[in-house]
Amino acid sequence: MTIYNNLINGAWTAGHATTPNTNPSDQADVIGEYAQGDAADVNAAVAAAQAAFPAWSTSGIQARHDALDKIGNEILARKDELGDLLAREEGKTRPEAIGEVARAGQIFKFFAGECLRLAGESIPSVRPGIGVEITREPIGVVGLITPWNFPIAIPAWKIAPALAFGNCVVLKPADLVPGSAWALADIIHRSGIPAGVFNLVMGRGRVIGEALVQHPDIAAISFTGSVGVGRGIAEACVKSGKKVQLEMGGKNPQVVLDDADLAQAVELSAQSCFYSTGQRCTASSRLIVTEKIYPAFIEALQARMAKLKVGDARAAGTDIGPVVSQAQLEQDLSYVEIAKAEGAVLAAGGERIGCHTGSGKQGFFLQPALLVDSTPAMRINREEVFGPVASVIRVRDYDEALAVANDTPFGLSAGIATTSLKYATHFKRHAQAGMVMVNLPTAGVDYHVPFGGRKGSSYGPREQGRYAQEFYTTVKTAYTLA
Ligand SMILES: NC(=O)c1ccc[n+]([C@@H]2O[C@H](COP(=O)([O-])OP(=O)(O)OC[C@H]3O[C@@H](n4cnc5c(N)ncnc54)[C@H](O)[C@@H]3O)[C@@H](O)[C@H]2O)c1
Ligand SMILES: O=S(=O)(O)c1ccc(CO)cc1
Repeated sequence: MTIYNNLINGAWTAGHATTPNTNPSDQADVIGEYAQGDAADVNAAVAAAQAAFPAWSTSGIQARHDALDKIGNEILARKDELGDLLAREEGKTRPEAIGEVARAGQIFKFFAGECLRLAGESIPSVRPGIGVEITREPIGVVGLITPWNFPIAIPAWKIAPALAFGNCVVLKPADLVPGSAWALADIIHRSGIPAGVFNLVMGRGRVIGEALVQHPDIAAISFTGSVGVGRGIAEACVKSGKKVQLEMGGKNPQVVLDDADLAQAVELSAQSCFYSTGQRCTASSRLIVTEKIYPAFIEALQARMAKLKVGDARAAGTDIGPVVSQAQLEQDLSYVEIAKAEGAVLAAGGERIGCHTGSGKQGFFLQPALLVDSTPAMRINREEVFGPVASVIRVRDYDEALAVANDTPFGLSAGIATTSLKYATHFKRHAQAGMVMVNLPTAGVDYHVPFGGRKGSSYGPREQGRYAQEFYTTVKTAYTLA
């Protein structure tokens, strides 16, 4: 079995132990053994990054552009192979996984361009004879902590802006899916960037993540993951004066109005609730449907769900791959039971199914679940499940739909299906979410525009697009006597 080590100061370095990376479509399939680091590895990685920072932060923008562009090109050239690895370790279908890898490549190429576009301002002083310049500088060594559901895109969209703007990086990927992050680290390592500028330390969140968050030489933490872990990280960062950025959970509403195009509303709901096995922070999990279209919508959605093919993530024709792990499968199943106990009615799916794979071992397959006649106060409508489980709430009209959509502690993404310009325009302005979709699934975002939410979903500056510079740079104001 191949052992994949950590990357510290430009050298592949063994951890104190290794963990098998297994395939959720087939638990007998072990992809490799991945290093488990410890606090000493974090210390070594941060020291290497700290030592590399003076040269990297003042290196020419052409050199940084060329390195990021080269990384992007290799990712894109290898998207099929890397997509297959991603589907194998995380369980997205192969086309979805290839799409995610392509996104990662495009992100590196976008931020290669951003190296050249970072600009300052020159402003006259209120005092005659003095010039004022406002520039952006790198912040130092950044710790990046990423979740399992986008094993290459989320690392990419934190690493690329961090490096573009002259910072050094220690990446801690999710314990469940180290393979794609390791492959990305290998590409970055071979791109020619100096030793120590980028470091990878794999291992447990409570060990590696906490050591990064507590480290005095880390200037900033960018985290994507669960609300519970994110809040703890924010508290620790505020205490120690670190800059912090959090992207966390969602309970994204999809409103369907009486005047919606029924076929379009059904398709976008099926896509955003169930594709990628519902394991997207932008997935919709609450379908809020006005009363006249409700019966036809439920019937058509059940018919659409009956056509979804659940199976091995890498098999041709699979629409919905496995749930990522046994623990996540248990969580999904338990929420179906909680919803039923609170009075919702299971109208489709919701049971574990056996899709035998090559070895005869079972993966973690769940038939996508639809719960109807649910109410806003039920736990299924308030807590993030993070699986292919959607609940439907019947409402009278647009006003009630908007109120229910906003009645959540989260605010990442919100969608509306309507043919009314009036309601679409009102929803765009009044939905309490960072991202709003009109006649589109709540999931499915571009890589060159800001990404993030409100309320309990996000904290700190936006990720992505040119807005990423807000987090990865610090502003300097310089006064010069002419
Ligand atoms: N808003 C977004 O952009 C977005 C995107 C993807 C996923 N998510 C969220 O991520 C969650 C699923 O991902 P997950 O299960 O990997 O989340 P998680 O919070 O369990 O883990 C995220 C990362 O934090 C690390 N970690 C765990 N405990 C830690 C600690 N005490 N200190 C520091 N780091 C620690 C983990 O090892 C992992 O690398 C869902 O809630 C989902 O909504 C949000
Ligand atoms: O909404 S999606 O386009 O599926 C999407 C892609 C990547 C990420 C990374 O956080 C989130 C959502």
